Amino acid sequence: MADHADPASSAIVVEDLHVRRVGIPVLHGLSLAVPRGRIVGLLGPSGSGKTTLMRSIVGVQVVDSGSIRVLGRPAGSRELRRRVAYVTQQASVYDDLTVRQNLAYFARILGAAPSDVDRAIERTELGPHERRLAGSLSGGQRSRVSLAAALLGEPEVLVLDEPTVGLDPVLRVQLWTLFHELAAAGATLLVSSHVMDEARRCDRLLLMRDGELLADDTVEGVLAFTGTADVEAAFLELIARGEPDLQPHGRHLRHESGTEASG
Ligand SMILES: Nc1ncnc2c1ncn2[C@@H]1O[C@H](COP(=O)(O)OP(=O)(O)OP(=O)(O)O)[C@@H](O)[C@H]1O
Repeated sequence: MADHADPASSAIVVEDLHVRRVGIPVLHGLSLAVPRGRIVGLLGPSGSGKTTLMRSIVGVQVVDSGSIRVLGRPAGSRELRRRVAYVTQQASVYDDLTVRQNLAYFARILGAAPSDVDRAIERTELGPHERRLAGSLSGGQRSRVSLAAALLGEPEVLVLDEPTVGLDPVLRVQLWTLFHELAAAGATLLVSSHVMDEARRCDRLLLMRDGELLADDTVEGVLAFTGTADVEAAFLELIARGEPDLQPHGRHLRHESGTEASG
């Protein structure tokens, strides 16, 4: 196993994960590691299994077999509840409460300091909207409220499912800046996207297709391995090479190089 799969340096370690949904295999023996204090992009087309993997990591998905450890504990463990935050694609907010009331409510449940609410509003640029009912917000604004709620209590691991969908380019850049600030402060972020050009903003990439990993590497490593200039081309090249689909009965071929993200 690669060095970065060492639990001491990895926030998330997944080994040979198999998951079925309504009886149909969705994840086929995934193994990967997410280094601590880094931003790892989980990229792949719609239906490739990104959400299923994230659900497994936060412990809300029934899995068939395999092991998932988060911060050294089995995924879904009680003691991880406050240390791991998950933001789903559907914003989880109360429409009949204002932005601030939503956050104050979640802060109380979490036992987070009231000052966390102010900081979360500031970090997600929700100040101008804090007195509006969540039900009156746009989709992008609502998902930022969900993200703000996830920041309460300063979780060590953030699992974010397509957090930039529906955001204008300015807000998108601001969010990525925030993600980098969080990582610089020691948080680990697993961020899914089906927009390949967001890959450049990540420290490492997990490229997924049809429930398999095509690559687990740095952006530079993926481009060097495939001899391509951008991640979309790299993705197509990996598919054209037939990895990992041409490995009969074997585990997937993960391409790994570069150790700078080993933590
Ligand atoms: N609630 C569900 N019940 C049954 N099958 C599901 C369910 N949710 C997802 N699936 C199936 O599991 C597979 C993986 O879906 P998943 O949502 O994990 O992919 P994804 O990469 O996150 O896609 P997207 O980018 O569209 O969110 C798909 O074939 C999908 O049809």
